[in-house]
Amino acid sequence: MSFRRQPTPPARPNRCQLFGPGSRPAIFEKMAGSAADVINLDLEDSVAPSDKDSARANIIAATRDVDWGTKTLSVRINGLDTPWWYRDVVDLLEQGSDRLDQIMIPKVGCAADLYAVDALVTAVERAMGRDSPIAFEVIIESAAGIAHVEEIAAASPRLQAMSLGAADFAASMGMATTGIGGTQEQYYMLHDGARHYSDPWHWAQAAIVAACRTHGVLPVDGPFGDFSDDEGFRAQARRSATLGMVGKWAIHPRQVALANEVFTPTEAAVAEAREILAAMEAAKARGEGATVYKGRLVDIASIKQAEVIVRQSEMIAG
Ligand SMILES: CC(C)(COP(=O)(O)OP(=O)(O)OC[C@H]1O[C@@H](n2cnc3c(N)ncnc32)[C@H](O)[C@@H]1OP(=O)(O)O)[C@@H](O)C(=O)NCCC(=O)NCCSC(=O)C[C@H](O)C(=O)O
Ligand SMILES: [Mg+2]
Repeated sequence: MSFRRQPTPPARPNRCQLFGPGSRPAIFEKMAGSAADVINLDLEDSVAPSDKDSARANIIAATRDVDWGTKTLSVRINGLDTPWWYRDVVDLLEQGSDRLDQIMIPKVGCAADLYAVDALVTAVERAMGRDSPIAFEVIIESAAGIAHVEEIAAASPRLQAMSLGAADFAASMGMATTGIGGTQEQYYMLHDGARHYSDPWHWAQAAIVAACRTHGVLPVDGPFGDFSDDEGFRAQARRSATLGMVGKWAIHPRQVALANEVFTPTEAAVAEAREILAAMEAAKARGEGATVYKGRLVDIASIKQAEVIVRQSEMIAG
């Protein structure tokens, strides 16, 4: 085991990130009134090129005029391969209010992408005398992004969260699908004539979780495109939560409650975790490092597992 302790990620609720296009200011108040922990106002792919300037102006005004409560307020800027991203950063930081918490950088491909944005953000923050540093979140949504995921997770002290962007990821990888997350009809094993569906997103999610956990970053699952399919969303979110992700995007308001439901530990799970902690306290008092709880082994590693659930529940409760 490394002598280095695993860093703790930022202690903020991140069960649901609700997206909305910056070109649709009529929904900003509805987003602010939602139960999402994080708001992502978008300047990137949900905004047409002809609307980029007006969307930026809408978002700048909304950082001042909308009451975002205690939510994390994040803006997705345009990709570094576009002519818009530097103006997004400069205008947001020069003209927006200090209520802006975070910038989301899409399609990152290497650590130097974060270095470039960090340099620009740092210069504008210094020029403006901004007190609280802007945080970053990134989207892994390309072959290069997943190939360099670990160096990206380590790239900037500003980095707080990392998401998988299933749509662009699938396109970049040349995957034969137009689905955004969820079960893919053609991805199955055949056994005795029966189809057993597998999860094509699993390996990328696991790589993201490992990189994030190594560097103290929150791993987040991205969009689930079919917003009429609640059970499909739940199934995808449950797999992500089981793998270690802390939350999921909502691309429609009906997905917010679903994400909050899955990523909030249930009362039963918290009660069981507390019972395991109590069982291990009693074992320790007897000088034992392992004991039996409900017919199964629990040991010192079980304490850490139980603490994940209890900490998550306490953090959400505030
Ligand atoms: C998907 C939508 C375009 C649907 O909008 P709409 O047709 O208005 O939906 P409804 O009529 O069902 O709306 C019902 C009510 O909810 C309000 N509404 C709609 N959207 C939002 C929202 N995002 N936040 C809050 N409220 C919202 C409507 O105004 C209706 O209200 P009322 O009339 O009072 O009942 C739309 O939801 C939308 O634009 N979603 C976000 C799209 C987006 O941001 N996409 C970018 C993220 S996904 C991505 O980029 C892919 C990723 O990068 C990858 O590569 O994987
Ligand atoms: Mg994308």
